Amino acid sequence: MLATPSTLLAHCPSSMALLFTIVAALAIFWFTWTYRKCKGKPRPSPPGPRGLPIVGILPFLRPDLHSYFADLARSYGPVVKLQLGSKLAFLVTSPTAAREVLKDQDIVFANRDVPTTVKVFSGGRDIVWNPYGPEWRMLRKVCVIKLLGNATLDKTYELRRREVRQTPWCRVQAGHLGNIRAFGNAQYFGFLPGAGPLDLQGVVKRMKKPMGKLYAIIDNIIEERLKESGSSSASAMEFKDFVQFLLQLKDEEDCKPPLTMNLIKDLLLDMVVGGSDTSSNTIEFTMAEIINKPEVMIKAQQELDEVVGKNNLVEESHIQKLPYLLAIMKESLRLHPVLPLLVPHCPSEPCTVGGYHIPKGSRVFINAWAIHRDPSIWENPLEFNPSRFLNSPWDFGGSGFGYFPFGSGRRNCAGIAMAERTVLHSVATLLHSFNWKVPHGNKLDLSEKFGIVMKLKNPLIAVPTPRLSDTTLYE
Ligand code: HEM
Repeated sequence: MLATPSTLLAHCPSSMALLFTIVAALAIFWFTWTYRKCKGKPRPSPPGPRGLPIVGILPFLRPDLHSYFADLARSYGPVVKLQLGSKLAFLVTSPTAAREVLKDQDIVFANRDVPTTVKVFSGGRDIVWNPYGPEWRMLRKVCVIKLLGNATLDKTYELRRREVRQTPWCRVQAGHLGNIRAFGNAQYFGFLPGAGPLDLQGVVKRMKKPMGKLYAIIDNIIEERLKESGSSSASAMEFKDFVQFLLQLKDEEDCKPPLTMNLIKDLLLDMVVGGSDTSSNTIEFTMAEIINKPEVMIKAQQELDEVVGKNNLVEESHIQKLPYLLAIMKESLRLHPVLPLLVPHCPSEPCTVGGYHIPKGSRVFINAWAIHRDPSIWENPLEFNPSRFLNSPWDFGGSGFGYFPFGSGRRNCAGIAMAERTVLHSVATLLHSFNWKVPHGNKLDLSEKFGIVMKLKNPLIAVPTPRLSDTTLYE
């Protein structure tokens, strides 16, 4: 009988051990070799448009940056490299690549590339621009849990209620802030090597006056609140507003690192800048889309009449019972996410997205606007159809990466709860109290104007007609 290898091995344990040792050694060698080969091999750079020397693609940027970036993604793919003067930037335009940035490598990308204007005015230590670390964590906790948590929002309801009742027309808060919008202007010259501090576009110069005014308002309110607290103990004081709340928190809590007066001012500025145009522009887009689709207005008003009644005014407590209205807000933010490219993220170390190399310190734009209009995710993506959000899994948490108007991950919007209350309560009040239409001879224009906060290109002009039976409610 011929001896086969198996019979040989079965009768010779030392040969079997030898064979196993050789196989194991070969396997370890193979794994180490392929691992080193992969690790050592530099990842390629993403494709992207060729620019000119020194300026890169700066001369070719269009004012509608979000749709220009969407066009680039259609030509080059979901991860695109852009040379913006001396700055290297990357566009991310697919749910998979967005997930890699905002979830899989959340901590690496939880940093910001601070623009010159911000460095000049606030030093970049506010919550929006603070680098990921203990100070940002402390501010985020104060902001999300204490300042904008449901308990504080309930206490400040009367302030919001007063504002909503006094403003039964569109463009609710826009305009009050004047030139603050210059913050959102692209500082193209700032991208040229060494040109940042020179302010060649005069943005810093134009911003000086309105920013000075805003800081003066904040200083005055703080001074007022401090005087009031001098007359009574902090904890015994009646709850007034965010300012008083922060001052109390500063005295009472043992925050680490400490919540200084300068950080309080920066936080208050964030609430004004981050919370006003975003919400008011969303209200304006929503009303424009509703007025453009009378069947949506009728359906929303039927829901409001059932829940609120026609002899009553809308309260914030009603909004949990208005699923169609919530679907309207979601659909409005799908088509018009007011921060279409989020706030750019910045990796703190070299990393890989979509198989491409992304260097440390680059600026990463995530095009939520383009993803929200992707026909492979959304049926008839350009149609305003709130019903698509009824009984759907998409929410404002952004975990699906096909829909994330408030961003996603640890650097997502800190004011979602407040935005939801403000936008829904305002839109509900406008729709419940009035019928709306565009003035005779006018055409509704839904075009967008890009800015860090996107807005309607032409302000919405609409005529309200009272619809409640009890006329005393309008007094
Ligand atoms: C409809 C209204 C709003 C929208 C669509 C919106 C959207 C966003 C988005 C997209 C981001 C950036 C997320 C990222 O970079 O990944 C953001 C950040 C932020 N938002 Fe909002 N926002 C709104 C209202 C508000 C309000 C009312 C407040 C506060 C009162 C607020 C405070 C902030 C802050 C502090 C950040 C920076 C968070 C951080 O970097 O840790 N936002 N928001």
